[in-house]
This record gives sequence, C-alpha cells and structure tokens, in this order.
Amino acid sequence: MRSVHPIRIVARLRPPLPGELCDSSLDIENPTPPTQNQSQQYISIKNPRDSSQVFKFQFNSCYGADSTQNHIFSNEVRYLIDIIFQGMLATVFAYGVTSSGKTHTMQGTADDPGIIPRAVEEVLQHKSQLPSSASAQVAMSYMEIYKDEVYDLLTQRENSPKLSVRENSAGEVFVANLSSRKIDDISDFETIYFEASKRRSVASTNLNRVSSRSHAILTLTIKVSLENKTLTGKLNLVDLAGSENNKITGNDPTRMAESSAINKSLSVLGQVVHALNQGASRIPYRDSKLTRLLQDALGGSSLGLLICNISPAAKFRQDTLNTLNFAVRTKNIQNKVVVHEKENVASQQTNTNVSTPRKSSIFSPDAQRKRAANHPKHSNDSKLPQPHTHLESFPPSERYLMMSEDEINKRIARAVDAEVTRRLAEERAKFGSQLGPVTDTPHSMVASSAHTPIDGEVQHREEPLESRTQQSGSECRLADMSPLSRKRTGRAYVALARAQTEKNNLQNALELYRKAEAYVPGNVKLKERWILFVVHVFMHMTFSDAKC
Ligand SMILES: Nc1ncnc2c1ncn2[C@@H]1O[C@H](COP(=O)(O)OP(=O)(O)OP(=O)(O)O)[C@@H](O)[C@H]1O
Repeated sequence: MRSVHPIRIVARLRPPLPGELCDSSLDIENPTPPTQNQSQQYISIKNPRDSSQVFKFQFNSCYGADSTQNHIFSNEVRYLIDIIFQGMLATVFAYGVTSSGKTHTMQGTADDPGIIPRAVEEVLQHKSQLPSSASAQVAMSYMEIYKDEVYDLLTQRENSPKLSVRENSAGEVFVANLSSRKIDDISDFETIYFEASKRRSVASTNLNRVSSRSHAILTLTIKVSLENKTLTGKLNLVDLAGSENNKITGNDPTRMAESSAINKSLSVLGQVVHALNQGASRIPYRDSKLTRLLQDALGGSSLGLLICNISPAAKFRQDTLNTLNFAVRTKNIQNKVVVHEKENVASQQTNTNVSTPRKSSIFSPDAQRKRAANHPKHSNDSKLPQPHTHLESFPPSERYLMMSEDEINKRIARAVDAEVTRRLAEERAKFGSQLGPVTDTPHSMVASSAHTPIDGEVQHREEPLESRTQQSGSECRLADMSPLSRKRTGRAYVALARAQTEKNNLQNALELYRKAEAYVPGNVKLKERWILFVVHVFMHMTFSDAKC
C-alpha cells in the first residue's frame, strides 16, 4: 500500500512593480504570518466581468506582497528536504501568469536567493550532519522544455541536441542522455547553476523585461547509503513559463511561436488536472513533454507543492482568476508517495509504504538535537514530516483511516456544530424574532431525533451498497477501492440520505451521511451537504416547536 497525499497549494502575491497599475479588487485575507499557518486564509478577487461578484479561493497558505524568500522556504520547502533524505520524491512547481514572480520565487537573485539555492544549501547541511555510519551523494541535473523540446542546461547549447523522453520497464519516465553533476559544496553548485541559468531561454516581452520562454526543471538527486540499504530521494524544482496573452506579449513571430508553445503545454497541464479529477481512464500526460515529465507530481508517486504566483497588476485580473481556478482544481489530485530504497545485498529496488514507521532516524541523536534547535518546526521525526504537525497535518483521507469511529463522530459533530452555529447566526439576523433561542447543539438535536424504520424502497437501494462493503470486508479494502468507485458509492449514500431528509426521517439520513463519509472522507461537497442537513434539522425543529 502507498501513502496518499494531496498536492499542497500555496499562493504568493508579488509586490507592485514601479509604474504598474494595480488591482484593488484583489485581496488576501489573513496572509500567512512568517512562522505559522492559519486555517482561514483566502484570496478574494472580483469577477472581471461583473465586479459585484467576489470569488474567494482558500489554499493551504496565502502569502502577501510582504512575504520574504525566507518565509516561503522555511514554511513550505524546508520539510521536503527531510523527506528526500528518507528516499522519497518531492516536486515544487511555480505556476502563474507571466511576470507574476515565478522565477523570483524559484531562483531569486544573488542578494535575495529563492527556493533553488536555499534547497541546495539545506541539502548540503543535511548531508554534513549524517552520522558516520551513513553517507550521501548529491547530484543535480537541469533541463528546459522549449517549444516542447527538451534541452540539457548543463551543457553548451551547441553541443546539446534535443533530448528524448523515454520510459523504463518500471514505467518511470526519464530524459535520455541528460547529464548530471555531483555537488559537494555550495560553490560547486553556484558555479554550475550560474552558467546553466544563463543558457535558459529568456527574452524581453511587452509584459516582462526578462521573461522565461521555457519551463525549467532542476532535479536534485540524493543517494543515502546506510549499512544495509540505499535510499534514493529526488527533489524536482520547476519554474514554469508563464501563461500569457499573445496579443499583448508582442507580435514578433519568434515570441508568438514561443507563446503558443507555452500556452499549449499549460493547457495540456490543465487537461491532465481535469482528467485526474474526473477519474478518467486516460490521462493525457503524453500530450506534452511538460506533463510527461511532471507525471510523478500529478497523480504519481511524488509529494507535490504548487506555488501559485499572483500578479497584482490590473491588466492580469482574468489571468489571475484562471491561475486561481487551476490551483483549486489541482487541490483534488492525490499522489501516492513511496520510499525508493534498495537493499545493499540484493540488487532489486523496493518501494515501501511511507506510513510504515521507521524505527530509527538516519541522524545521530546529537545531530537530531542540533537540527531540532535550528528548525524547531520540523523535527527529524520518524513520521513523514509536514509543514503542520499532528493528525491535522495528514490529508483527510489518511486522517480518517487513522481515527477511531468515535473520534470521527466527535470531529464531525464539532465541525458541523461550529459551521451550523455560524450559519444560524446568519439565519437569525435574517429571520429575527421568529426563531427562539438555541437550547441545544445542532448535532445533539440530530442525535436525539426520532428513528424511523428505513422504508422498503430505500432499503432495497441500500442493500447492494451494503453487500459491496461486506464483500470487501475491512477498512483496508475500502482504502484499496478505486477513487472513482468510492466516489460513486459515497454519492449513492448521499442520494439516499437526501431522500430520507426530505421525508424527515432524520436519524436515518444521519446514518446514511455517515456511511457516505466513510467512502469520501473530507469531501468538500459532502461537508456542505452535512451542514445543509443540520441546518435543515434545526429549522425543522425550531419551526415545529414554534407551531406547537
Ligand atoms: N516577491 C517579489 N518581491 C520583489 N520583486 C518581485 C517579487 N516577485 C517578482 N518580483 C519582480 O517582478 C518581476 C517579474 O518577476 P519574474 O521574472 O520572477 O516573473 P515570472 O513569473 O517568472 O515571469 P515569466 O513567466 O515571464 O518568466 C521581476 O522584476 C522580479 O524581480
């Protein structure tokens, strides 16, 4: 079994550039403070076609224009370095319209380095703190995808023909003949990276003086040799070219051709995300080199972090909205993360479930103490490190499988109570004195409502669902069901629950909603149904009390 993780999505707004006309209709509520993540952070943006309509987008973190490179790295990326040293893959990609700050975030400048140089520094620091029984080798490769062709950025362009993308017998996609350089210290890296970055295709456009005309993928490979096994972890750092409106990019034919190649590959990226969300049988990874190479990060075996760069410029409002919509869709993708480890005696590579607890850390107790003091947020725990800690840090699907039924019920009750209390306050403001005081919590009201025997028709429709679960037998089998069939079964239970709600068989409806929850834990639409259901119960009971 593999451990399932959704892609983490964060947004970063860049500051206005000199002379730029900025968009006051774009705002970040509760931007992420430097050291902690808040739950209610969202970006609000007015509809460019109807400014009375405001869209709100909630992500894992939202960074305002005053966020620093250090905030982004410390809060979002540093924990991934622990992960790759444990033999896993992680992919960070910066996405956004042209000039929104992707290259600034990934590469930065000599005075204000971005994620890439900081990640290399952190990797080398990790390496230096390994115990004497372990050793590590760090290597980097760097490529660009320019007009849907792959080029090696570590070799001179004259010596660098187009490279082909291939797949090995294990189904892993790789670039044939891509070179790789060993990195022993930061000056090695700086020399190689500086030269390679100069080779990247950039040009001045009407929208960005130094615009990246290609997607760049820098990969750090870390091989950790332990006594009896070798762990191979990889960190892919991706600076995507920006989506752009080629009517305003410039009418030079070269720029137009680049622009349409960029937009085409980003559009395939959107189609891949859409197909994954639909549970489609064919995912169009092969329709562009970009999506083929990012296959692992999109529904594959890599942990994913999408940084959504946002421009404050008014002229990009529609593009910003498109970026935010893309990010929202990406939230639903689930990656199945594995550990890449190879027994030193046998030559076969094995993939191990990441949720299997490790008995010991590869770091010595001394190094662990030192590291914990340097980075108090991300202890070198045996569990998969995350930007947040404790149960809440696990994706909903996993969280639910780890909790007892009682805990699940309590959590549902608490979440529903909180949301219902908020909505009731709204209803109260609308209906005023028609509603009496709340004397009971919404959840306990549902629990105490009468239980009516499930009618024949509903029972008839529920039986096949029940027998399917019984055949599968255990929670573990439930976890093995395909996302699509889980979703379908969950939906079927919701339909039954709604039918019971309409008949005011509230206790039955509650049970059916709970069954649905087991199939699609944490599903946003289902939560919304739960809330509507409890509000319905409350309104029903309050008004029937008033009539009495
Ligand atoms: N957080 C930031 N703080 C200060 N300046 C920034 C920030 N983000 C971006 N900038 C500046 O904004 C300009 C555009 O940024 P950048 O080139 O990184 O955009 P991009 O999204 O990579 O664009 P393209 O897709 O065209 O390559 C640059 O001058 C950059 O220095």
